[in-house]
Amino acid sequence: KRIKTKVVILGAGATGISAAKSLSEANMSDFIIVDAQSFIGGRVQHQAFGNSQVELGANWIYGKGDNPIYGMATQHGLKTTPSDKNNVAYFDDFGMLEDQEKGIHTSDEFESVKVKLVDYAEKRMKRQQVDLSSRSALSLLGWKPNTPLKAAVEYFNIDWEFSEPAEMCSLDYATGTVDSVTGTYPFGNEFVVDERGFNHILVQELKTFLHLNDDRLMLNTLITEVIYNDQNVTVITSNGHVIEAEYAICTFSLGVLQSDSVQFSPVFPEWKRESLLSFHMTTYTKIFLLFKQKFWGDWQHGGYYTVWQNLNAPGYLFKPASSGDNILMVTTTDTESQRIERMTKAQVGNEIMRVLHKMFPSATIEPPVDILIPRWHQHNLFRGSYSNWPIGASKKHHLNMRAPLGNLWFAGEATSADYYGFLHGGWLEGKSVANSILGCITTKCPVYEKHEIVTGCDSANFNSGNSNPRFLGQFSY
Ligand SMILES: Cc1cc2nc3c(=O)[nH]c(=O)nc-3n(C[C@H](O)[C@H](O)[C@H](O)COP(=O)(O)OP(=O)(O)OC[C@H]3O[C@@H](n4cnc5c(N)ncnc54)[C@H](O)[C@@H]3O)c2cc1C
Repeated sequence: KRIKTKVVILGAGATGISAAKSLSEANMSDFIIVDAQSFIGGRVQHQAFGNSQVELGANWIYGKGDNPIYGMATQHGLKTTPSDKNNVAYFDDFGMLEDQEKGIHTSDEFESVKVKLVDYAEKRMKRQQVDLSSRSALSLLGWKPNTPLKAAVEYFNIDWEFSEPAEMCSLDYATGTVDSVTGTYPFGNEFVVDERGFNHILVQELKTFLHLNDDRLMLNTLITEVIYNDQNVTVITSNGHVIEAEYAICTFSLGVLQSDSVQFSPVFPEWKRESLLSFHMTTYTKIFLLFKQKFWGDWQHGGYYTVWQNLNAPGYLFKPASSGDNILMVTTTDTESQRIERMTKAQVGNEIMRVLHKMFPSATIEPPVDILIPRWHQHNLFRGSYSNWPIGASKKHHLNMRAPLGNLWFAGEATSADYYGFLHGGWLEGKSVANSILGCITTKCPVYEKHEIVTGCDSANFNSGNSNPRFLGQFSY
């Protein structure tokens, strides 16, 4: 079927819904949203597990105040529970640490190093020094993860957030920006525990301008090819549709754009490919384990199955008393996640049982009755969980990733310099790109900065403020 429209939105995740909402608000209703999944939300998705629902992707709302996701959650009555990152129990190879104060002390030590990282990054940028890996910076500041406890605390603060180890993360654009003191959004993280799923808020937003059965929402539609030029964009789908649009907004994940899942014609120019390949699509895996018996205590959170969360902690499961579900969630990241994605559930279960026996040496632990392992890295619609800013990628690379190619525009969590990796980053980028296209339609297209050849170091642009976009825009953890 041949379909004509003004704007085609590729993807019905947070970015796509936000873009469509902004177009609608400007009375531009000539658009189509296309997604291969059968539901909207993209990486915001949930699944039944035991008698509960668990979030496979995004789960936390980071920061309150003007954070648009927090606003929508409040407006649509999303059920959340405050997430207290300080409520941690520390374990070593022999079970729970007898001296929990030792864990707290090490954690405090790392908190003060984090504050120093921010100062250090700022000073270095002012002096026009090159970016460093976070590992080099941490070592220069005197932090060495030379005990299992220190390694675990570092994992909790770096890998668990950025989904990559300190060796990979940029100082200037990743860890050096995580300022625990200031931030645009007031402090406070909420963990979503709504039976309708986190994507309920996106569905509700969509419903404000589109019926779920409207022809302009094409779900279950896999895009195989995108042909673009300076006048229009043609989108070809696997079920035989040809969508002809004046403009397209591509919201595919960075992982999808780095892979060959979708054919773009013409092939992206070298400066675009260099930018897309400079950033990292990481993998953050939440493994859910359902047990007949609860053998662990009342702790809330716990380089091998390092961070554990007790979903039976007060407020976490939707109906814990009646459901009888005993659920633990353990997170793995990066290469460990990729290794796990290559294993069977039974193999992962065996490894996890060995770790749990060490954590709870005196408990009788029956193997879990069910295990749920989302495989984000292998998933052809995502190819990972979210993006990270690695050492070696510059701000000019980031501008290039965001820049349009003819009438093909790009938006997503990865194109947000302020909030890459986060749901609100995608939401804000969707709005921003829709406004740019509205400019093209009504008056004049805004010009996006791009660099055909990326040279030098970003710090050379450091003027009175700082050139790090995340310094000023960072929310608090
Ligand atoms: C495990 C995990 C944990 C996370 N935790 C958090 C968190 O706690 N808090 C937070 O703020 N963020 C978190 N995130 C990140 C957050 O989920 C993303 O930043 C956000 O959902 C990205 O939205 P998006 O619209 O940019 O991309 P997506 O949600 O990926 O949307 C793109 C859409 O394009 C579609 N698509 C791709 N290829 C094709 C194709 N060929 N044809 C048709 N459709 C296609 C996909 O189906 C998808 O729906 C997490 C992500 C993951 C995976």
